[in-house]
Amino acid sequence: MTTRIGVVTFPGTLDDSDAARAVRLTGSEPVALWHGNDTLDGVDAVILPGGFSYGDYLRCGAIARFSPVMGELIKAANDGMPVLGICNGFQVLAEAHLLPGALMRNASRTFICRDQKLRVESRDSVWSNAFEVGQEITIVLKSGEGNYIADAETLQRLEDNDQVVFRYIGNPNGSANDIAGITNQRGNVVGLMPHPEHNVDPDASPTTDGVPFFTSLVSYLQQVS
Ligand SMILES: NC(=O)CC[C@H](N)C(=O)O
Repeated sequence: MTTRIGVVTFPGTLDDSDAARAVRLTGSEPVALWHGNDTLDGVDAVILPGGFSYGDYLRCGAIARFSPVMGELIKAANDGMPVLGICNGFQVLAEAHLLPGALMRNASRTFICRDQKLRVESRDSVWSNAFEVGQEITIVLKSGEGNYIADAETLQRLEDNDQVVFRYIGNPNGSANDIAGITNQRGNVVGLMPHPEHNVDPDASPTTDGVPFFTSLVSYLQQVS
């Protein structure tokens, strides 16, 4: 059966259509989820896409985190549903405490938009099992608040538990330990600042290094079904 992946739209979300397109191009079915609805429509997994939810007021993701859809999403994620937060989606997951730490203004205080090299650090998550550890990939980074921070104890726990999934090669924004993406302890919730959904189509992007994110999910769901 085709994997159904929900893509949430908040007011100010920008990358929901690219996320839905990436889901379709990689063989799954995208399901549009509206932030104001308190249902996940029976989907197998959810993507929180990038953008500027609620105009980035207060802090990026701080208002979106209280949207009705988030109540259901938090419950489902705690029950093991796969969730991928991309950029603003990562910020929402951090604000919702589904992932530890926070995203601050880039050290340069400027918005960064570029192709970014990353190293895959862990295959031990629902969204990264199709990569090899140590593999170098290039996907788009475009954010003003991508500077990952956590207290020393949390950083140590992330390192000890293999929860750092992607690290920047050439730290662009001041992130602690060069962290670009992390997972929760169970491995079902992943957040990262760069954008895999923009790197799936060889006609539209210089790499297709975003594809394994989506195929990782499909093979995980096949294994557990
Ligand atoms: N591309 C995005 O999702 C941007 C996220 C957020 N608005 C920031 O600038 O950091």
